Amino acid sequence: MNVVIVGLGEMGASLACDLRKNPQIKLIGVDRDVASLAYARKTSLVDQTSQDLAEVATQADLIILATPVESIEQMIEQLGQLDLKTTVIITDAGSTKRAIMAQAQQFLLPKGITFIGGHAMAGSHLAGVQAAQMGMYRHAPYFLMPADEQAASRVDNLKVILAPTGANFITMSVDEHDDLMAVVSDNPHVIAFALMNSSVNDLGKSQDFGQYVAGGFKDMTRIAASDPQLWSDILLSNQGAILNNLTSFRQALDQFQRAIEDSDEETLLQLISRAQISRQNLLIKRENND
Ligand SMILES: NC(=O)c1ccc[n+]([C@@H]2O[C@H](COP(=O)([O-])OP(=O)(O)OC[C@H]3O[C@@H](n4cnc5c(N)ncnc54)[C@H](O)[C@@H]3O)[C@@H](O)[C@H]2O)c1
Ligand SMILES: O=C(O)C(=O)C[C@]1(C(=O)O)C=C[C@H](O)C=C1
Repeated sequence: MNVVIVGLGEMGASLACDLRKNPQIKLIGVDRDVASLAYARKTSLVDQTSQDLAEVATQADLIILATPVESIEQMIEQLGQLDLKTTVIITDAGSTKRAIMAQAQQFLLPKGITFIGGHAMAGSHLAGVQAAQMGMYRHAPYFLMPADEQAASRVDNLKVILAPTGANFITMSVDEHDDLMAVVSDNPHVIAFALMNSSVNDLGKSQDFGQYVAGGFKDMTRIAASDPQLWSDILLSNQGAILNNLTSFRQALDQFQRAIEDSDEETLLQLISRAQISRQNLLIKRENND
């Protein structure tokens, strides 16, 4: 079986590490970055590399698009114009799904090509092939969103191929997924970026005040070190849901501002207790979640 992974960055290369466990898979890595391809060859992460998706896509049984969201959208259009195997499954790693599924609807479904949107709640603020880790997907919620009935009938085939990841596969509607991501992933990043910027505005360079921070600031801002292009793509592909949740976040922030301004201890205790209990319950529900 020929599996083409486009984007040998943190997510794509980590997937390659796991799929390597299946000797029946020939892994073909595609990336625009020559150094990443050279690294992948040197470490035997993949069997073959190419800078050109069109050159290798026609031999693929499975194509995994693991580049930033906007380039996934562009590649779906490109793939719709190629003479792919009729049995090919195309999936992706994009963090948001509405725009990607719309592209699949427009460019792949009319040609009878199977598209199953994918998104794993794994990864980190790091980027690039050297951030790859075997086992990164283990126990992670991994959303699979078939684009139509035909794709739905092949979700189990995809699960079998992706089984070496040890991920916890879940199906969910695209709208539900993106609305959820706005709250649990996208806005936490927006807030971390904003917190980092406001801290620098107030304190000056982070190189200078970094020596005084401890766990609180580190925990809150780790994800502010994430890749700008990757996150700009994600945020602009989920605008409506992100803006809705930002409004509700601003209201929650205002409650704190008012209680602090008014020296209102009772309200502060209520607000913090509610958050504390919710955070403790979050720990109970998710294994290995710190
Ligand atoms: N990092 C995370 O925590 C995380 C988690 C889940 C999903 N995702 C999603 O997975 C995808 C990949 O993220 P990542 O963290 O692996 O990013 P990354 O920056 O580590 O890797 C992206 C790779 O894609 C390559 N690339 C970019 N544009 C390309 C193009 N047009 N053609 C060919 N190669 C191209 C880059 O050279 C790089 O090697 C994104 O869609 C992201 O939203 C990321
Ligand atoms: O742990 C991190 O650094 C992450 O940002 C991982 C994270 C997230 O939890 O928001 C980032 C993007 C997603 O698509 C999935 C996971």
